[in-house]
Amino acid sequence: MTRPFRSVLYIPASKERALEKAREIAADAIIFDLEDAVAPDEKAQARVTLARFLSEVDYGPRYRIVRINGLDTVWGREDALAFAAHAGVDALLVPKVNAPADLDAVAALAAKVPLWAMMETAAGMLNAAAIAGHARLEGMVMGTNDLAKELGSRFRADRLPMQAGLGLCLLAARAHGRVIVDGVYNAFKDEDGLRAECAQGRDMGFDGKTLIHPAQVDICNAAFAPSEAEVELAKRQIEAFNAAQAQGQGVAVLDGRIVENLHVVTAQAVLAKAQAIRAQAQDIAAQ
Ligand SMILES: CC(C)(COP(=O)(O)OP(=O)(O)OC[C@H]1O[C@@H](n2cnc3c(N)ncnc32)[C@H](O)[C@@H]1OP(=O)(O)O)[C@@H](O)C(=O)NCCC(=O)NCCSC(=O)C[C@H](O)C(=O)O
Ligand SMILES: [Mg+2]
Repeated sequence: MTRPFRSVLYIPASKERALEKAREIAADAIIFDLEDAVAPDEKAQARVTLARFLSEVDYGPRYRIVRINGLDTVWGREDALAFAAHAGVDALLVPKVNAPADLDAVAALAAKVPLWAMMETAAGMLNAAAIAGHARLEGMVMGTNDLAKELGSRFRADRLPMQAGLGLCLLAARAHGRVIVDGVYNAFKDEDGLRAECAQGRDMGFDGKTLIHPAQVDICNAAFAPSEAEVELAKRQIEAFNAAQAQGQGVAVLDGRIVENLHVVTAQAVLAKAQAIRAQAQDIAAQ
């Protein structure tokens, strides 16, 4: 997908003020959460509230994802049926996906809407390639809190215990051309910590990061957008390569480094992402 997924903000479907506020927040996508952010005795009402907001509120260019409860809970089936064909929904997010069969079960209830998978269990990590290859899958979301819980790992600034799972899911998503976004940073008032974790996720290759608070959005958007220097370099690489080709050469040299056609593909992707981000910003400004 060429649309940006730099910032993907969770909003508990039970919080009306947050559902209203989302229209003012420059997140690229929203996960309207019926699962872990909603208390059991609020789940049924949250489903009704969310269906109303998604019918009545224009969330502009923000991609609208509904995280349903698992089909092994008393709420999951009704969640899937309520949002499967809702005009205000772009995708359904399935929690705790262990294997492609978990997506089959939701796909059987929701005929057309694209599916996303929460990658947050040990089994899910080991089956990441098969999950990413599911025909209905569009995107993957790392659930690093649940994953840490399952692994019994400690939270570390360098996320060393997470690296195997993050890497497996990234490989799987890229092998199948899926969107993939990183997990949340829980300390939502710690800007420096968030900046560092965004930089790590960006360096690894994630498209963006999931967030829990509006104050995290700007830092995340900046981290996952190509910088001005990256855009400038991409343009110069394309120019240098085109000039070399015009002279019958397959390789250019720019700033002491080689530029081959594979670098041109990356440079074109950088420019396409920058353009998609500009279009998203214009659409939000025009709202
Ligand atoms: C973390 C929070 C509980 C903090 O809430 P609060 O104390 O109300 O924050 P503020 O007072 O600073 O809020 C300021 C204003 O911003 C609005 N707000 C807050 N959070 C959101 C949000 N997520 N989206 C939209 N708007 C939001 C407040 O309404 C205030 O508005 P105003 O009245 O106009 O000033 C809270 O942020 C929160 O509940 N966050 C979401 C938590 C969540 O969704 N958790 C579940 C997802 S994480 C997860 O499960 C990941 C995965 O599965 C895994 O395993 O890792
Ligand atoms: Mg989770």
